[in-house]
Amino acid sequence: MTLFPKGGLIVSCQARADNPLHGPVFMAAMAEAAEDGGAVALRVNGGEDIAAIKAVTHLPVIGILKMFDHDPVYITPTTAAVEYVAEAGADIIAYDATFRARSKGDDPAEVLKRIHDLGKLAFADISTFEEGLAAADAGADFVATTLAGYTAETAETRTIGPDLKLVEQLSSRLSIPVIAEGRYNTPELAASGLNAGAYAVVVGTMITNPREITRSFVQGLQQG
Ligand SMILES: CC(=O)N[C@H](C=O)[C@@H](O)[C@H](O)[C@H](O)COP(=O)(O)O
Repeated sequence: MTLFPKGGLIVSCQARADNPLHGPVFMAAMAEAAEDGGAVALRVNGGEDIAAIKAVTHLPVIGILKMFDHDPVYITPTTAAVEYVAEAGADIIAYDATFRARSKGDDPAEVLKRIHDLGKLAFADISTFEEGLAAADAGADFVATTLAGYTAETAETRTIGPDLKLVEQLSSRLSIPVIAEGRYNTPELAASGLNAGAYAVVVGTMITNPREITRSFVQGLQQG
C-alpha cells in the first residue's frame, strides 16, 4: 500500500519559524496550490500545519515533527512525536532512520513500531545506501533519500544537485518504493529522479519557499 500513484510529485509544504510564510494559514494555501497543480501527496511539519492542510485538501499527508532540540536527529525522533503527528491527521509518518547516535530520543526501531501500531505507513528518511537497506529490512514502507548530504558522514560527498546515484542503487535493490528527495530543484531534475528508479519525487524549497527561490534568482543575476 502506498496511498499515492507511481510517478507523482510530492510537495513539501514547510516554513520554519523565521520564515515570513510560517504558520498554518500560509501552509494550507501552499497545499491547496500544490493540489491544484497536480501534486499526489504532501510532506508537512508539525501538528498545526498537518491539521490545517488535512482540512483543505484531499491529498495524503506525510507528516513529520522536526525537533531541533534533538539535533542532529531532529525528524520525528521520538514515539511521542509519532503520536502527535498521527493525532494531527497524518496518513504516513516520516522519521529519521539514519545510523547516527542519539543523545536524546528513541531508537528508530521503536519509532517505526509506534508508527505501525498506530496504523500509519512508515517513511524512512535516510542518508546512505546501507541505511536504506536497514530501514527496508526493519519494515519501513518507503525509503527516501531526504538526508543524503545532510549528515556529518555524507556532508563531504554532498552533490550540488540531488543524489541520483543513491536513488539508483536503492531502487535496483529494494522492492519497497524508493522516494527521491533533496535538491530536486528543477522539473528536469525531478524527472531524472524517476528515471533513476524512484517511485515518486519530493520537492520542497523550489516550490514552497519564495525566500529561497528569490535568493537563487538574485544569485543568478549577480553571477551574470
Ligand atoms: C534535510 C532536511 O531537513 N530536509 C527537510 C525534510 O523534511 C526539508 O527541509 C526539505 O525541504 C525537504 O526534504 C525537501 O527537500 P528540498 O527542499 O531540497 O526540495
